[in-house]
Amino acid sequence: MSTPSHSDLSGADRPARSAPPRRAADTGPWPAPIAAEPVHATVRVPGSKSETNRALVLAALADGPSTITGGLDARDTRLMRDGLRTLGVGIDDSGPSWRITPPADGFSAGGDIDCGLAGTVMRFLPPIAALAPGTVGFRGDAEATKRPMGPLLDALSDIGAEIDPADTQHLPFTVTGRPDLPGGPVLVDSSSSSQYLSALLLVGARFARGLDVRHIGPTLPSRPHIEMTVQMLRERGVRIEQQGTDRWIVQPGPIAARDTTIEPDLTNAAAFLAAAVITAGEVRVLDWPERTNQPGDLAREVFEAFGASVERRDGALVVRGQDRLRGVDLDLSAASELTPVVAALASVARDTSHLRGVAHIRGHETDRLAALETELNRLGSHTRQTHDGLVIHPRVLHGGEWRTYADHRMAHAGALLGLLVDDITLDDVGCTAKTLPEFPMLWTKMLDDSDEWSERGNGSTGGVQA
Ligand SMILES: O=C(O)C1=C[C@@H](OP(=O)(O)O)[C@@H](O)[C@H](O)C1
Ligand SMILES: C=C(OP(=O)(O)O)C(=O)O
Repeated sequence: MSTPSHSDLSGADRPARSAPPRRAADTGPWPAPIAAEPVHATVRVPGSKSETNRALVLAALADGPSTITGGLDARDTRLMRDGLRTLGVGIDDSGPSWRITPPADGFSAGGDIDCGLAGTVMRFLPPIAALAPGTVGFRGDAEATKRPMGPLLDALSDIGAEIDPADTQHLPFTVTGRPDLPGGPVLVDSSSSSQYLSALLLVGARFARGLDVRHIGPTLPSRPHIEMTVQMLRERGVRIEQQGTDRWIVQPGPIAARDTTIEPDLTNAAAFLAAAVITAGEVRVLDWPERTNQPGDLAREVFEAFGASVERRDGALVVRGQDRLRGVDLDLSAASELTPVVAALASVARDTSHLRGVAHIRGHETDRLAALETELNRLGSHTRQTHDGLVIHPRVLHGGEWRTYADHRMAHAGALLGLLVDDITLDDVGCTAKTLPEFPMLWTKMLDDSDEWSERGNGSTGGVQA
């Protein structure tokens, strides 16, 4: 079998390079701009979704008001702010820093919370609703009603909250709670999402007996996100002990109010860095943290596996792509958010890639394994799902429609392929508003900056070279 390489896609086998479209529409069909040259740009991305939503929840549960600076303003974090307001939390987000005031007399019942398609909202807010004196409704987008909720709802019901319908596995549902729930020992199978564990740990200190949570499933994805939860709790004075790999004991007590600044979102940043990997260019993302629990930081190792070079320079992360991408064999369980972007890179590598450890992403914004298999194959790839990942045999890709399935990271993957393959159109770029409403603008600006860099005489003249 002959395996096409990066050069096959960017050189002789490719159709003539067309002028890059520069439409910055932020909703509806979006012709992905092609990269006429290797991409050279500097990018700054907004705050982390995962940190912003944890910071909001912890501020709402805290013993006094606090401020969040650099919080992400996107659909997922707006839904979180609105959901917390429904529960009685005061949030002033009119300025660049947000002021969060926990309710003086406990959380309010009686409201209805729209979770959109946000995993963090649909998982982190029900345990808070369990502390409200009455019933709170939860609903979401059509796609959200397929995302798994059962293990978290079972755990809440085991500690005394009432869930209706009682045996539901999905949105919509109601939670009927009471402010004096005792908490105590609880088992949860978090193999379909680490967010159930994070959700319980975030609120655990507010139960009369705290919470002793044991994960009982066969696998546990996204461990860096659990570490992020634990670290943010400790920074607020919560005593939390991890025993072995799968048990966390949260002591009851106050959660201290703490002003906090949010790191840039490294998973969103990875899509821009991948533009350097796929075009053999150089992209720098500013303000890359020295130490972080964001799994997006693992993109550094992922890009090196493809053959790119990665270095820190003056507080930025700089990724320089090489001419021919190597195929990779990667367990992405810790950083499964990266899978769509990694799959896009793998589909233009010089040999076969195996992505493993991500069975649970069938329950993300869409079934990401099915969506990637379908959309890559529609462009001519030979990709197949396995029980927990993808096997991607590179082929010469052709243009066509790239369906996003309301999934922001599918949009990032399609945009990335569009840098190399003529005439890829995303069916709806609006889904990027979930965590990065500026995505079309930032992507276009990255290419405009890159063009300027070339015009200043820095670039090669031969297009994206392999
Ligand atoms: O806790 C969080 O902030 C997240 C945990 C992960 O969820 P899963 O464990 O369901 O993958 C991740 O994929 C998601 O984007 C954000
Ligand atoms: C899985 C993701 O999101 P959510 O927080 O909705 O689970 C994601 O952003 O890749």
